[in-house]
Amino acid sequence: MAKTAVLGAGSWGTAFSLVLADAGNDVHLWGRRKEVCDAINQTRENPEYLPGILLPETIKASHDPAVVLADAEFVVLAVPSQQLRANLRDWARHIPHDAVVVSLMKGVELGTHLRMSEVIAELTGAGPERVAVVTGPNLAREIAQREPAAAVVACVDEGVAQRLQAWCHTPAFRPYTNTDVVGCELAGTTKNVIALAVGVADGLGYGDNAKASVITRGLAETARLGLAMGADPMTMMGLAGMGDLVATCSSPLSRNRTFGEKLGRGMTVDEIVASTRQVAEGVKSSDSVSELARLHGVDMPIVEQVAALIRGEATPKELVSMLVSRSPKPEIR
Ligand SMILES: NC(=O)c1ccc[n+]([C@@H]2O[C@H](COP(=O)([O-])OP(=O)(O)OC[C@H]3O[C@@H](n4cnc5c(N)ncnc54)[C@H](O)[C@@H]3O)[C@@H](O)[C@H]2O)c1
Ligand SMILES: O=P(O)(O)OC[C@H](O)CO
Repeated sequence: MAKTAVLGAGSWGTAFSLVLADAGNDVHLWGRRKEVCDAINQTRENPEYLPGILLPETIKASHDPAVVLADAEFVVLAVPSQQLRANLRDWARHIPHDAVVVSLMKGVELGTHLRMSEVIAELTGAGPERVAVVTGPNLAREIAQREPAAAVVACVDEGVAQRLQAWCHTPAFRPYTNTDVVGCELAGTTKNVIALAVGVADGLGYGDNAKASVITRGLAETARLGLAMGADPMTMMGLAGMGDLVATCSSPLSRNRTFGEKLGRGMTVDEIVASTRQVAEGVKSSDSVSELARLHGVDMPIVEQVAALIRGEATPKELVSMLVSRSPKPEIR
């Protein structure tokens, strides 16, 4: 049984802990709030983030990062992307020097434009062979209900990716390996922004043609950014790209799609943020990804328009008309 530390007891940290427990790991889950940890240990349930899901006995929760991280072979990070740096400043000294650090997060840091694996490398000093990413079409509640799903475990070192594949493979959760960490992270981050746009279309009452058009052109934007940053275009066609984009943009469970739908119905960003405790990463990533695109000279009109909407510089209807009335272009370029 490999000791695995999971830091972040929100929806995905908790659901992925269940996957890891099912795969035979000894899981130590860090939660920010003691009461959430106590509830998990005493009732086997995370009532706030995954109510109604019975968690295996092999998951032990604690709000002490030193206890959770001691002797961990694998360290999994699952906090909101913009909070990673501040937390890692505290956690890094407790991470064992040979542990593989796995990011579950889908975001690009505001200000630095760093991907989560880059933030991890900077703050822990871990080389690329010790930093990995798990991503794909993995809505937490479905995974926690042990519904079948596939995912990608990405590490530049194929051998490490294979170790991780065995570490999280269960009868319901099928991980594939990939060495394209850049592509996997960019795809996972950008799909949240595209899901906001699809949600806006939903909220405005548009039908499936509009949504399919945003999803497809969103994938084209993601692929252009990926290519400019050295990603493998095939990653965009796989689980981390198309797979996650389709799941997120079509699911009522997606926080990002739902956030966009509320915007489309006329709620403000502040009202929506105040209505939930859960993170919709695309809200902040719309800015960091559009800045990243500008730095790399890549045209990402959907991402830019979503960023303008979030900043309050456009209305949902203006977002749609700005996109449709752009100058005509060839589809492939
Ligand atoms: N939920 C999903 O279905 C899912 C699936 C795949 C990837 N992800 C990604 O996983 C990451 C975590 O998402 P989630 O769904 O678990 O989010 P969540 O909102 O459900 O939970 C976030 C967790 O982080 C904690 N947190 C909030 N602010 C914090 C801070 N300042 N310091 C430390 N902890 C803090 C919260 O208490 C909570 O435990 C995100 O990047 C998300 O995109 C989520
Ligand atoms: O609920 P969302 O929108 O954060 O999406 C969750 C996952 O990233 C889907 O794979």
